[in-house]
Amino acid sequence: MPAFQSVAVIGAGAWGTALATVAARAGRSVTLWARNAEHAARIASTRDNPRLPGVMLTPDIVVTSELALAARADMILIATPAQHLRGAVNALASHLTGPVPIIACAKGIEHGTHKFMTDVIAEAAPAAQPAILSGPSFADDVARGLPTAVTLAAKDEQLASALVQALGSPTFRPYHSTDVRGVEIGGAAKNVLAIAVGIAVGRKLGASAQAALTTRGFAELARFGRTLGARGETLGGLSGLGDLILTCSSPQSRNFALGLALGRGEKAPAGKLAEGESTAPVLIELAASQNIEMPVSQAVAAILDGKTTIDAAISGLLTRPFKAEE
Ligand SMILES: NC(=O)C1=CN([C@@H]2O[C@H](COP(=O)(O)OP(=O)(O)OC[C@H]3O[C@@H](n4cnc5c(N)ncnc54)[C@H](O)[C@@H]3O)[C@@H](O)[C@H]2O)C=CC1
Ligand SMILES: O=C(CO)COP(=O)(O)O
Repeated sequence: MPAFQSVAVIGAGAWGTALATVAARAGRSVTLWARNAEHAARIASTRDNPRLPGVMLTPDIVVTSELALAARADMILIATPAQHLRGAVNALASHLTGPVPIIACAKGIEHGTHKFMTDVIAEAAPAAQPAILSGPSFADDVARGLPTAVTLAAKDEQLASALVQALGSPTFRPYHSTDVRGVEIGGAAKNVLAIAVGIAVGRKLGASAQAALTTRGFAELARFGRTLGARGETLGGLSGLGDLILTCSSPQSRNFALGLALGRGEKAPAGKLAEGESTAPVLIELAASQNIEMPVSQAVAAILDGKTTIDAAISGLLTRPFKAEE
């Protein structure tokens, strides 16, 4: 029996629901926690979550709104939006009885504090062991059992490896890492860049521009990551380049879809979480504080904030001085 037999997933949105199916498929006892009691009761009885329609939860997955029940698990995955991660871990902390691994599955940076997800966990639950899971993985694909690979990082390599053993299956392949910062940077930054690429596609700038913007986006993601201590292989791995490629090329991505709508001059899709919208201002504040040039992310933040028009932003990027490629 692996070290982590029971798994709790906090947050019953699309990603939390998909991760619950992953853990069940890997043979774990799974509890999916929804903060809304009615929502929990409805999913528990229908086995279907409207946030991930068409995916039936197997009968062995316990769906609850009782936090104390979820807190008893051997490992806990937090799948709330990034800006709600602190609130969720704060609520959980008083129920924890030991140094349980808490794995952040959200992609973002906290507003105001500029903290990455594992730092928020370390502050909100000091006794816990923070980890991060990120990589190219649409909830729908994962829940349907389509093949997916992600990175799971914790400071302690043995812990990261044991968590991977507990969650992995033939269709969900986590790779372990100790580069926690690198993994969380990739997941947060790629959402902002996906909005940029969506805008370019929506504006019909062509496939060449899409490839160029994705690549220059990666250049600034990597510049940011290197300055903050991330390893090159992480930035070029699943949580960096891998997730960037996925989200910058598919309308299935909510961030890409947001950009696409903006580029076409349409309204943003209603009721869809696009984390890049929240991450953009924090990312550029952090970059500015470290003197890191991130022109694409800056353009996205300025467009979202109404400080510039899409056409002015595109023109601004295209008329930057020519320079060496780095
Ligand atoms: N949907 C996807 O394909 C993937 C999503 N993610 C990340 O997972 C995070 C969540 O995204 P989704 O599940 O897609 O969003 P979603 O909008 O489907 O669901 C978010 C869920 O979080 C719940 N929630 C909000 N605040 C909460 C709190 N304080 N405590 C407990 N639950 C709370 C909401 O009620 C909702 O059920 C985001 O950071 C996203 O970037 C990561 C990989 C894939
Ligand atoms: O993070 C994701 C895929 O790896 C999901 O992307 P969106 O949040 O843009 O839908």
